[in-house]
Amino acid sequence: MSTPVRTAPPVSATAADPDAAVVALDGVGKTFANGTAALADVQLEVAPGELVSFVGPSGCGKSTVFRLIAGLADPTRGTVSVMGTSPQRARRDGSVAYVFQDPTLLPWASVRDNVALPLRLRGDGRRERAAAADRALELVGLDGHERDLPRQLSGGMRMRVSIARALVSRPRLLLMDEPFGALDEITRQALQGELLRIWRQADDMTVLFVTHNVFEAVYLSTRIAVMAPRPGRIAAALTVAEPYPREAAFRTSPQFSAAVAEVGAALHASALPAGASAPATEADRVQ
Ligand SMILES: Nc1ncnc2c1ncn2[C@@H]1O[C@H](COP(=O)(O)OP(=O)(O)OP(=O)(O)O)[C@@H](O)[C@H]1O
Repeated sequence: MSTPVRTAPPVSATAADPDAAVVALDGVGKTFANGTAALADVQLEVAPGELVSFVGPSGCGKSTVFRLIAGLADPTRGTVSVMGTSPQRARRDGSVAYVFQDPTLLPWASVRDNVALPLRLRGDGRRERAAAADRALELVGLDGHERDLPRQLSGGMRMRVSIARALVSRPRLLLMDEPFGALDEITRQALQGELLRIWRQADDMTVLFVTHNVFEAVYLSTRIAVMAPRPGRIAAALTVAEPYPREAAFRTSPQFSAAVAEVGAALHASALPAGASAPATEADRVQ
């Protein structure tokens, strides 16, 4: 049986046309004022419609990469472009949306008003906002809860509201920073399935997803960027070849286990000091 994960060429080489990349990082470094080198020489090109996960140990720079792409910080070296323009401009155009681990909902506002907030901030009319919010809520399976307050919802439902709020402006790029990290396993798996359904329905929406969970990365992604620390960099880029739709049965398949093992090995190798070789794998020993 062929392994479902294959090591891709350098991430920068995978997008067919660099000008068409949704996200392009070229030689990006980020050193903070206190001297911490958070990122060094990061190359990344993401094509429209990809779902790319970033995995790596704490402190390897995953959130810093996202902050640069979101235009919330500037690189100290190299260039970051989002849909052919600066991250700040893409953000102002409303082409980029975010979902974080904490849903950060307004506690006094209804579910509908929370979801409609980005449209309100950009000045859309009341009726238009309500209609778009209700469509987004339907997409995440929360129709019927439009008038609820956040405190009346479970953690998983609050996360659905946060996703609906991100989708309401129909972004072309969705940045998700450990969105399901605080949820129980059952809810987490349900939301992973929902995310794939929404992503496949949305026309060419690109998703970048940070997670500590290798199982989650394999289940969701077209590609997985394995990051290494000190300084943060992309140590490996793996393509998950399993076609979509990915049924729940994929999670218990030999292909899934093989993919998880391969990402685990890449994570392990990336944690070794430069020049050191990884210990032999089980597969190496039996050959
Ligand atoms: N504003 C800052 N000033 C100084 N150092 C920072 C700042 N923000 C992040 N860092 C450092 O940069 C490195 C990368 O941090 P970052 O938060 O991007 O890592 P991460 O991979 O997202 O970690 P985690 O998985 O724990 O969220 C870390 O060493 C962190 O301490």
